[in-house]
Amino acid sequence: MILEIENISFSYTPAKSIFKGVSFTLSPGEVISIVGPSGTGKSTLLKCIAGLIQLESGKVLFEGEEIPEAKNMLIAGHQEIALVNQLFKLNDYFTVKENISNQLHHLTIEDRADFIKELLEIFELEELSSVKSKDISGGEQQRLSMACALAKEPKCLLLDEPFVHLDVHLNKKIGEYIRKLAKLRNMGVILVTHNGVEALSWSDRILVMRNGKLTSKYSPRQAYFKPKSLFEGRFFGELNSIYINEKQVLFRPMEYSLEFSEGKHKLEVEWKYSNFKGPYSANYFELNNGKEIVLYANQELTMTKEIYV
Ligand SMILES: Nc1ncnc2c1ncn2[C@@H]1O[C@H](COP(=O)(O)OP(=O)(O)OP(=O)(O)O)[C@@H](O)[C@H]1O
Repeated sequence: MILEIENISFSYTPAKSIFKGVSFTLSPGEVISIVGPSGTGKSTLLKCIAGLIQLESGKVLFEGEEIPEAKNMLIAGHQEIALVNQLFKLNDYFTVKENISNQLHHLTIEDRADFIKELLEIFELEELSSVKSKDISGGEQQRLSMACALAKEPKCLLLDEPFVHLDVHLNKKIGEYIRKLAKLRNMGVILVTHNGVEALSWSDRILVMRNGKLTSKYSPRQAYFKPKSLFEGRFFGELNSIYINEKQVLFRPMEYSLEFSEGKHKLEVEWKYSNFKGPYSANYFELNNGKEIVLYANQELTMTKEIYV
């Protein structure tokens, strides 16, 4: 295992616990996402795992060895664990390229040049390579921070909301690159995000955090199709909730049929409006009880009066 997180708890002040009894493991090459609402303690959890702040109780083991307590370290943190968050320290007066090359002392001169070129290309920073890092935008600094963290070739990479400033194209390119590097180098990655849809694309496993506790551990497919609750399921995309025989039934907007089929339940619906989403239309309907549901189709379902789920 790269990481074994055993029953860890943390609070900034004695009066308020931030998280309690958190346990999970991270394998070499694995990408885990931690998803949850704002303020639930995800960023704090990453800082604890990186050894930057002092745990209240529990242990974090890196390759079987306990990470030294932050309070006993002159410089807190672990050499092999890189954390990229809003506070990532770039060197303001060095250029973009120098910031990356400063992380590459473990490589030969030739390998350094190749790796710098690759990182500048992947993170689309080539044209800024000679610009001082203080003179680039917030989003560009975020990309540079990720490039610097990858340049270090850590065994464990912790990313706090890495895709916030990225457009769809960069999101895909960087997400794929990080996944590829994780598998290639056996690097473990933990990604914190409030956007569950990103987590579905890039993770091997997804952990849901709520009120300072890990409430669920899912595969991406389970998180999408078999969420334990409406609350958790909605992180991963639109989700319908209806009651059939007083039992709650959750279903995704494509899990329905327009024709009768054995064992399915008929719902009478009234079309309200449709939103064009590019590859599909999201059709919003009202049920007899006034509740709204959404159904995806490759057209507007304006004439639809009944569906089967
Ligand atoms: N340095 C600090 N001192 C005291 N409380 C803090 C400190 N940093 C964060 N908190 C509090 O700890 C709680 C968890 O914060 P944290 O940033 O870990 O949550 P989060 O799940 O990452 O939120 P978000 O998704 O909004 O970034 C919040 O209530 C926050 O206000």
